[in-house]
Amino acid sequence: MPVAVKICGLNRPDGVAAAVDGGAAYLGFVFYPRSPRYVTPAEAGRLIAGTSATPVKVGLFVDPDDALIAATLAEAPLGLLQLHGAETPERVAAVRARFGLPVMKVLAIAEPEDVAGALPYTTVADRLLFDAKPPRRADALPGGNGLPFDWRLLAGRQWAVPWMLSGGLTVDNLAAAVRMTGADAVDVSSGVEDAPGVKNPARIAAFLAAARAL
Ligand SMILES: O=C(O)c1ccccc1NCC(=O)[C@H](O)[C@H](O)COP(=O)(O)O
Repeated sequence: MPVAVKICGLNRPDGVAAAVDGGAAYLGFVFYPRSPRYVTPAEAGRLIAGTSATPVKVGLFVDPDDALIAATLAEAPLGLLQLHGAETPERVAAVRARFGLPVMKVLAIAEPEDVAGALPYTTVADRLLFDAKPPRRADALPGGNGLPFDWRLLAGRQWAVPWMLSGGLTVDNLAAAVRMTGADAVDVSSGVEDAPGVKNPARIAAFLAAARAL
């Protein structure tokens, strides 16, 4: 089964090149200043400018206001907006209507109730992304923590919109995660890094090769 891959948190040309050359379907850029993967809109614009049109360029935002999204889009031509905060279904619908771009809403998963919480978003988001719930530390990031969740929570579930799996994926657990959840799209960040914010092009290439071999 072909599995589309999003490489998230790209912040250097060599990482972008490895993602594009390896056939990533989505390139993710983090517009959340607290993140070690943060890029400015101008930096993202420069990274995107060197790429082919094929991979979808994804902008990751955490509870953004309209001004931040507008300022980002003015410099970085994004094809998908990833909302990784506590955005309500109403806010997702509003962002989608205001910017005329598809929206992917992230759901933080730890318990069955978290999976059920995705349902209201299936009528307003173009895509869902299931990620691990972040650790309960005051300084924890909302995502990009390299933590998997219990994939059995998604097993056998059908969704009215496309979705991606993320959270602690690596070249070693990718096949098991896809087998258990039935995901046809996955998102990885920490698993292709040497340290938070430091992408390793060889690890990006290896992950994409493993996805092609599924
Ligand atoms: O990457 C970040 O620093 C980040 C900051 C704030 C919100 C989300 C963030 N990342 C999200 C992702 O990279 C992925 O969508 C997902 O969480 C997978 O990350 P990982 O477990 O590191 O592979």
